[in-house]
Amino acid sequence: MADDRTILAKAETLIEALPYFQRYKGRTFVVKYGGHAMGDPKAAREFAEDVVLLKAVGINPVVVHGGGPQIGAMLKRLGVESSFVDGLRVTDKATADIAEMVLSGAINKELVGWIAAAGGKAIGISGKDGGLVTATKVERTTKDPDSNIERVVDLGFVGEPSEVDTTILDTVSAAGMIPVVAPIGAGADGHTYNINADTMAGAIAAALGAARLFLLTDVKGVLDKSGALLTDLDPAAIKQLRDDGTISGGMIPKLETCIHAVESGCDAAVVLDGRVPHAMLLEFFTSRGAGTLIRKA
Ligand SMILES: Nc1ncnc2c1ncn2[C@@H]1O[C@H](COP(=O)(O)OP(=O)(O)O)[C@@H](O)[C@H]1O
Ligand SMILES: CC(=O)N[C@@H](CCC(=O)OP(=O)(O)O)C(=O)O
Repeated sequence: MADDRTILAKAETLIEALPYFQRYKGRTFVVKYGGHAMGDPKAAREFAEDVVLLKAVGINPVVVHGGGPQIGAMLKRLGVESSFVDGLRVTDKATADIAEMVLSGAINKELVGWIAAAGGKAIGISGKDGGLVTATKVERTTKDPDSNIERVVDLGFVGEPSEVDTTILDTVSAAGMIPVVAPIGAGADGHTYNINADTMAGAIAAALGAARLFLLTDVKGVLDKSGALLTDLDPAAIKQLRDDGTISGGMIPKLETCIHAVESGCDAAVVLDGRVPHAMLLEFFTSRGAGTLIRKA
């Protein structure tokens, strides 16, 4: 009986979703799967099923993954200290090597495996492959809280995408496969750069003119100071949240990414809880929206 109800619920969801499938056929969804959201194997399986379902109905999913907590755990095991500035990991050469190993090696291939287990075909790459992303060193300044003086902070090999060549993504998608991208890029200077996964996903979503950028994380969405979900935001509202300290840590690059994406060619971005079963499908294909939707004003 419980099974019958589950099947019925799934059928009802699919019927509700049909017009959306038709409207977005042939469009691209960029899905960023965060390291925090990856913790639960059941949610990971369901995430892979959702990605395969999108592909099956004619939408082109492009997965960009994170792995911050997993890099942190490996650095700890190897006795390498790590620190963050505005949600970005300060990355010396040893840290860049370890980040590449964890992201392009372990996590990327694990995701490819989940998608295969869900019946899809995925190709795991990083920003280095096919010249997908050329990275430029990130420049950051911080204000000393006592003196109010701005000073430059050297984040080492932290990069941001300065050029995105989507040829490899178009080729993989056209061949019926799902690209899975690790947030590592090569600089024109020949160095390997560690790129925040949200930033990477946003740059790719903008370059592809994606219909949606989904950022799957471990919170319901963007929360206000009382912990309530903010369902709709635009760039001006986000600036206000940053200025008044409502958002901090990893949420800062996440929302900077959303602003960049929606101002540079992506229709809309959504921050949502990747631990909720089938969060992405529920958000997009049913009237029961979840998470925070970010659009251009
Ligand atoms: N206003 C806010 N609303 C929701 N989360 C916030 C907010 N400000 C800071 N955060 C933090 O941002 C985190 C999500 O960013 P991050 O840790 O980088 O996730 P991920 O690894 O999924 O990219 C949340 O777990 C939360 O601790
Ligand atoms: C420069 C920088 O901070 N890079 C990130 C890359 C991984 C990432 O962004 O993972 P999540 O999405 O899981 O946080 C890092 O080293 O943690």
